[in-house]
Amino acid sequence: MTSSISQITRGELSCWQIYHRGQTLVIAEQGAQVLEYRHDGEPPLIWLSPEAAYQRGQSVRGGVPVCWPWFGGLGFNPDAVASRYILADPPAHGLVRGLPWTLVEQVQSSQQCVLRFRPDPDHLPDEAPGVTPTLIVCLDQHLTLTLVNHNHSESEVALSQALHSYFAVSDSRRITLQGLDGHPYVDALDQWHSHLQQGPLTLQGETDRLYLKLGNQLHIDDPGWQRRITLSVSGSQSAVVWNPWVEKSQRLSQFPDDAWQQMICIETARVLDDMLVLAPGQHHEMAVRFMTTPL
Ligand SMILES: O=P(O)(O)OC[C@H]1O[C@@H](O)[C@H](O)[C@@H](O)[C@@H]1O
Repeated sequence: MTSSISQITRGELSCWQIYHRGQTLVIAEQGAQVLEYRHDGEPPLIWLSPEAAYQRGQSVRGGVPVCWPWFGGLGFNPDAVASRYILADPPAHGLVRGLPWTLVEQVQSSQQCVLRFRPDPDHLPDEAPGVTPTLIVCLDQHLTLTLVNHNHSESEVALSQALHSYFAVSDSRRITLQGLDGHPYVDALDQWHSHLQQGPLTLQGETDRLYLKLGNQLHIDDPGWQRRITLSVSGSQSAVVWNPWVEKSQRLSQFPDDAWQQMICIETARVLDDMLVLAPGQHHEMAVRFMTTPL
């Protein structure tokens, strides 16, 4: 069997399970959230919490939640993004990760399997900007995720977004992140001050940084599993690097206390000065391709 696609359920969530050329991918219709991704015979590439709760209206811990039309806490976004929303209690990471999305197109061949999802317009809150997001999930020899935005309104729209990818690693204390050297970052754990990355990043404690002015490749070098994960990116120059470490892990939902050792988030993004500003009629694509090679 080279390729198959089937509908499955996980708890309350309806999902697609795709097997294609030695790769298994599971995507929930809710949030168009990739939940699992692995190559046969390898450890998973994407981390999914062993305590994942598959509940309607709640993002699943792990996988690749889509953060849109703002990333993180609304108040930490540039005014151009935050000022359009008047919400008493704006949810972290935007409006769509717990919403139903619709599978609008499915194309399958021996070479690739492509699924396109859009948030169900009936569920989008009134506050959502006049921009339609589409997530294109393409599985060929690797997995590529593309977040497309089309501004169909008559005014300029500013937004921030992220493909909040949780990667599986053998031990987060032993990995090295390459591709950040010489790039500026804002440290959410140091009062949002700016710094410059010097050398590769190895994690020493809780990490929550927004890197800017990046090139188009980042790598996670994992000596324990003897593998390099490469993220090849287009349409984005920012990425968020996050690991909750010991104490924050104890406060997170759907997250075992020691799970910080098995994951690292590198979130392909458009954040802070790299926010997306779309003129009326404008279309934009942000894409990330995940590849593994032996280290
Ligand atoms: O618990 P949530 O809302 O999924 O967020 C998880 C983390 O997501 C990261 O992207 C943020 O940088 C962190 O600050 C945050 O804690």
